[in-house]
Amino acid sequence: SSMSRTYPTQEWSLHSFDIGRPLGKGKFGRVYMVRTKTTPKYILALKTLYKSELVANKVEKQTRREIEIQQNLRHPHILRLYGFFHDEKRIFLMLEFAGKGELYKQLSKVGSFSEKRSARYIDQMADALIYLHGKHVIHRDIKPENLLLGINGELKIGDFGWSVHAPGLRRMTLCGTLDYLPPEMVEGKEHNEKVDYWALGVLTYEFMIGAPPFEDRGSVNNTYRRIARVDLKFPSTISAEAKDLISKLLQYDPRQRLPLTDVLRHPWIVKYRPKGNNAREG
Ligand SMILES: CC(C)NC(=O)[C@H]1CCC[C@H]1Nc1nc(Nc2ccc(C(=O)N(C)C3CCN(C)CC3)cc2)ncc1C(F)(F)F
Repeated sequence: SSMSRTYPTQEWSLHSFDIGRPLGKGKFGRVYMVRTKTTPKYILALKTLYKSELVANKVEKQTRREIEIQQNLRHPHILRLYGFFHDEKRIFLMLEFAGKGELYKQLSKVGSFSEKRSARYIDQMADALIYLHGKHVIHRDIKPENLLLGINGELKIGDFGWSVHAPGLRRMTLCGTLDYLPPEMVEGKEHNEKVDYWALGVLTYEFMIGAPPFEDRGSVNNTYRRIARVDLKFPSTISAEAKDLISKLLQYDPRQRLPLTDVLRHPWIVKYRPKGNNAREG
């Protein structure tokens, strides 16, 4: 509805910032580290989106929704969107700066994460997803490329380009990797927040093994088939507890997938949770 249109935060413009180093390329434009000219000075990430690119890719509506959703979220493991503004050619998103950068680059650098590091990230992801689902937002695009790391190495969900208010029926043809799609989306069925449970299982697997479970680099169709069949194999190096959690998330039937609150209580997660993070233990 027009009332829900997102309005730019009045007071900001490019002149409000000292532009720092480029942080890399986003989907529709570059991202810069910037500092506000106000005192106190804030360090932010300024993500530029070229309007022409958004139109060419038919993602204006999706982008508006992404801004609307991310602006209303406040959670330690969700990247904050402080505001936005635009000029004739570009939209500028004023985003939280993630001090340790892109998680997928660390993953590809080291190949795979230890079980301890993986469990701590999944603990944080489950916490963020419980918060998101509590607001009836489905993320729908959980994967390493969409995750950033804060200055203390904490995980931050950095992109909401595919998120919707539940339940969703995807109209857009999917682009990018299929590896994280659950069977119900592969089969074009209606889906709900349980698609994020499935993706959390795929993410856990990829953190520890270094590749997603149903990947077939040679054939998209075979990846579809392996997803629809839940053709899941584990290398012997994976602990029984990790296999147990992943198997309980990668269930064909969305209703069978382990609820996120049970993920937080799973032995594999509790075992690696930093001491003092267990309120229940007092
Ligand atoms: C989730 C989304 C899909 N991803 C993105 O948007 C990407 C697209 C480009 C950058 C990133 N976006 C962001 N990145 C940061 N922090 C950051 C990034 C990179 C480095 C880094 O390692 N270098 C500069 C290195 C330093 C060393 N040299 C050698 C290579 C680059 C250090 C800190 N904070 C907020 C954002 C955000 F999201 F707000 F824009």
